[in-house]
Amino acid sequence: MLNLVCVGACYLDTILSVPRFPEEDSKLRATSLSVRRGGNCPNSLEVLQQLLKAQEQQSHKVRPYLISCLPSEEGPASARVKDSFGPDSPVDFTRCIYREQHDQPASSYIIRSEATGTRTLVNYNDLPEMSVHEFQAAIEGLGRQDDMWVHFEGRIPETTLRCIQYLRQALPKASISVEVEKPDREGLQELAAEADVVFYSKSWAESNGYKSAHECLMAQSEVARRASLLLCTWGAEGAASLSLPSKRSVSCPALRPGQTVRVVDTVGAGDTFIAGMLYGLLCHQDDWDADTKVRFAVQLATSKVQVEGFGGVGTHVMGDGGDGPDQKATPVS
Ligand SMILES: Nc1ncnc2c1ncn2[C@@H]1O[C@H](COP(=O)(O)OP(=O)(O)OP(=O)(O)O)[C@@H](O)[C@H]1O
Ligand SMILES: OC[C@H]1O[C@](O)(CO)[C@@H](O)[C@@H]1O
Repeated sequence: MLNLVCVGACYLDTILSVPRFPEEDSKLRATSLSVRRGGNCPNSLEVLQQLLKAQEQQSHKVRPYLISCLPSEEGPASARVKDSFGPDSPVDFTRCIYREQHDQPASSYIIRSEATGTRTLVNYNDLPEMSVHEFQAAIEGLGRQDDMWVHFEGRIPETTLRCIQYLRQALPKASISVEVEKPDREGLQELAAEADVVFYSKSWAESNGYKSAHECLMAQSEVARRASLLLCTWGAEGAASLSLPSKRSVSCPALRPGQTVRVVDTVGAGDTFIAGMLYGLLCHQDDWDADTKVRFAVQLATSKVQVEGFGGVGTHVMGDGGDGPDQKATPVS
């Protein structure tokens, strides 16, 4: 059994679809409004649970856990988070951290432009963040007998760094992945330096001056010195990976040549990519090479942007037997 522990925030997403992104101080009528549970790790876990269910017979069993700060345990907001995963979810929420003085979840207000497919987010989160101590208590007993993979959203870098240092010392066999996502968050590279697998976002890469996913990964390989795999998504252009120390690089387009898709909802596309990669890394460790894992994750994320929310995303991609993706990944020299 392998325990996959995902550490990150939960949000309530209020998503307004608009024909085009509004001008400042203007009025614009939205074409639709939807409210759903969000958050990077919860989104990834929602997709991952579909993949795990589709592969229930697999020999390599994965038990997924969410560690997230939530409002009061008995309140409706926390119940809504759990309910959003469905009645037979394999995700274990018993390690979540409850803030009893709070009854509201963290919130994101998102403007989704139909003209460009972009999603612009404004967040509000007044739930006190997880401390290192709380993290240590939350993972108590998890990595002793079973293998463990811990994925961090990389929220408060100082705290996350100390959590990683604790894991390295207390559970040296645990694998650690980290997301380097928010452009304005200082200290993320220090996390990358300690992780085994690093996920970079396009917005972080661009804000650091990189012009492509490949350029970002090549430069970051000098920083992420412990890592065996670096990944960077690049919106409609797909994603790239860099295996280390071999420096084998692969680029996988989101679409086949000539293929067009109707982009409906890009909120959580990156989280879906991470779900696909974690699935490949955990469940197809030996029978999929790095190229196949990246292709699968890109295919999964590209199918996600064509539907509202995450319902059926994993099942759709696994529908033909789940024996891997059909897109080509190109080695980059
Ligand atoms: N316009 C698009 N057309 C096709 N596929 C897309 C498009 N946008 C995103 N994708 C798919 O989603 C993956 C991740 O996209 P992107 O880099 O935009 O994520 P992100 O901005 O980090 O998402 P989020 O932060 O909302 O989770 C891409 O690698 C690609 O497979
Ligand atoms: O930053 C948090 C926000 O990002 C998302 O997880 C999408 O990646 C949203 O669901 C959430 O509101």
